[in-house]
Parts: sequence; C-alpha cells; structure tokens
Amino acid sequence: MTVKVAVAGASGYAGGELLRLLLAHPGVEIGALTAASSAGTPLGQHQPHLAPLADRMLVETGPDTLAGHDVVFLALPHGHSAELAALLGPDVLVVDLGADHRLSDAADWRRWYGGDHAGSWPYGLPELPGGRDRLRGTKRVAVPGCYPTGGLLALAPALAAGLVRPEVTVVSVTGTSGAGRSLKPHLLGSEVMGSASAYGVAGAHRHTPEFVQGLGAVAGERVTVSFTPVLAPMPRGILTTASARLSPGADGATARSAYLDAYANEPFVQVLAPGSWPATAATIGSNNVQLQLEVDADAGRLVVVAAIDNLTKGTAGAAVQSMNLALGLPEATGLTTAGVAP
Ligand SMILES: NC(=O)C1=CN([C@@H]2O[C@H](COP(=O)(O)OP(=O)(O)OC[C@H]3O[C@@H](n4cnc5c(N)ncnc54)[C@H](OP(=O)(O)O)[C@@H]3O)[C@@H](O)[C@H]2O)C=CC1
Ligand SMILES: CC(=O)N[C@@H](CCC(=O)OP(=O)(O)O)C(=O)O
Repeated sequence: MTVKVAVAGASGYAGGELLRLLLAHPGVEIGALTAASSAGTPLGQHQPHLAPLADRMLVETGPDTLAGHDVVFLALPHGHSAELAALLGPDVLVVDLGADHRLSDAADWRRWYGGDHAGSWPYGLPELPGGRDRLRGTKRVAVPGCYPTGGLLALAPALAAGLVRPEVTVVSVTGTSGAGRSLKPHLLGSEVMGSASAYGVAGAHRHTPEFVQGLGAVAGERVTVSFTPVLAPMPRGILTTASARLSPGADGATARSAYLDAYANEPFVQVLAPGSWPATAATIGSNNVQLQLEVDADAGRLVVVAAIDNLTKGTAGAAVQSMNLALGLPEATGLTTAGVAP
C-alpha cells in the first residue's frame, strides 16, 4: 500500500523533519508541499538538507492544493489548522502538528490560546495508557506539544500505579528549534549563545493545561503541575526532569518495576540501566524517549529524567508513528531508534 501525503508548512522546522522521515518511509508518496510567504520557491532554498526534494516547488496552503491526498500533515502555526482541516474531507487522514486540537476543554483553549475552540482529536502519544487504541483507524490526530511528550511519559507510570502524589513539578531544558524558524529577537545567536534562561515560569506556559489534561487522565484524578521551561544554547533536544512526592509504601524498587512493566514492549521508550542518565545528544535524529528514575530518599520524592529530540519524537516522529497506527501500518515504519552522534 502506498499513500499520497501532503505537508503544509513544509518550509518550517517541523515540516522539514517530517519530510526527512517521510523520505525513508516505504509506504508513502510525497505529494504537495505548501507554505505561506515561501510559496513559489523551491524547497531546497529552505531545507538544504533534504536533497532528494530540493527541486520541489512550494505552493500556497489551501484546500485546493491539499486536495487529492490520503494523508495531510498540518505543520502550521497555532490557530491555522482548524479552519483548514474542516475543509478537508472526512476520509482524509489529517495529522495536526500544531496545538489546535490538543485540549478537550473549551475554557482551557480560550484561556491559553484564545479564539474559538475547534474540539479535540485523538492524542498522538501511543505510549500513554489506551493511547494506541485511540489512534488505530482514526482520521484525525492531534500531535502532542514537544514538552508534554517527555513530561507525560516521565510521569505516567508512577501516577497510573498511584506511586506518587498528584502534585508534580516538571522542568524542561529545550533547544532553540522548539520555537520554530521564524525570526524572534530573544533567539538571536548573541542572546542565546552561552546562556540558559527560564521563560513561561510559574504556570505561565501554554503547555501547562496539556500536562494537566494528560496526567489527570492517567491518574484518574486532578493533577497539579508546576512546569518550568528553560531555553538552552543547543539547536535541538529536550531534557525533562520531573518529580513528585512518593505515596506511602512506594519505594525505588516498586517504581522501577512499574516503569519497566509500562514500557517493556514500547519500541521507542528505553528505561536506561541503573546509574545511566539520559542526555539529549543520545536521542538526536531518533524517535526515542530515554528515561531514568531514582528515589530521592531524603526528600521522599521520585525523580524521573527523560530525553527526546523535540523535532523527532517531540513532533514529526510522533506524527509518523500516529499515521502508521491510523493507517494500520506497522507502527515503527519509517522511524528509527538509532540516533546520530556526536
Ligand atoms: N519546532 C518544534 O519543536 C515543534 C513544533 N510543533 C508545531 O509545529 C507547527 C510548526 O512549527 P515549526 O515548524 O516549528 O514552525 P516554523 O516557524 O519553523 O514553520 C512554520 C511553517 O508554517 C508556514 N506558515 C506560517 N504562517 C502560515 C499561514 N498563515 N498559512 C500557511 N502556512 C503558514 C511557514 O511557511 P513560510 O515559510 O512560507 O512562512 C512554515 O512552513 C507549530 O504549530 C508548532 O507548534 C510542535 C512540536 C514541536
Ligand atoms: C523554545 C520554544 O520557544 N519552544 C516552544 C515550544 C513549542 C513546541 O514545540 O510546542 P508546540 O507544538 O505547542 O508549539 C514554546 O515554548 O512555545
């Protein structure tokens, strides 16, 4: 089976990573590549690393240019997917890499993003409890935000097993590509190089409700989340440290066994051997999530560290993995567990 796919936002970081993965996918024919201001220029001008597609022209983004495809990936800024998706037929598989369909609560959407709520779609994180079943056969997928991917997988086994209290802290160090490629003053090289800086602190980042929604579903009760993102001088990767107070009776052995059980059959999640701690460099270019956990006995807390590549498992890899499930293809098709190093 070969499916014809279109990529909207092909000139961006997420679109570029998606195309890199799709070029290695044996079941895919790459159709329309769309953009906004870059329409009318060749892809090679924006994605020079994608040599096989260098001469392909970018076209305007709209229902006409996206028509005639089996799968449409929307790698557009927030707020641009919903209207477009509504114009694509119900038989087309639409995979939204943006935030428009991630939150199920309309009030949350209005508070964090503003404007009308377009409704929520099955969440593209198969490793969550029930995640795979929600994606099989679906025609709509909401790909998670890059921060929630590592944070949810770091905490889900502990919350699902009741090993920690439902009050968690999450600190994520991110590479600059998480912000997209459009020019932003705080991302100028001279501002970012040689410095790490927190932003969106004290509950101000728009991924907080996504954490609360995902962790609450796993825990079966409301979970409070204190989330702090930190920008670091590296192009890609996210290192997340999550922690929560242990429940009475829980200890390091029960925690490790819960994580090993939860991820035993997951092709892209590796719980590292005791003593090894995740590093973003080990995940770059792969669809992996590398995890380690330990109990801080003096503090009475479980501490979990997770590393991902924000552009792969954090965005484009999750999109391809979800497409595979939705289409009934082997889940790992076109994805790799082998990263690039150094
Ligand atoms: N970067 C990351 O790590 C992650 C990104 N995402 C999500 O993926 C989506 C894309 O992000 P990213 O690739 O980083 O962003 P970029 O800024 O790198 O790319 C944005 C893309 O959208 C196109 N675009 C911009 N405005 C419009 C418009 N009005 N209509 C149609 N196309 C438009 C741009 O085209 P042009 O070049 O012509 O302007 C470009 O192709 C976002 O929703 C983001 O949240 C999700 C998780 C992680
Ligand atoms: C460094 C940086 O600016 N990161 C982005 C994360 C974006 C992301 O990848 O998530 P979305 O899909 O929700 O956009 C931010 O904090 O907004």
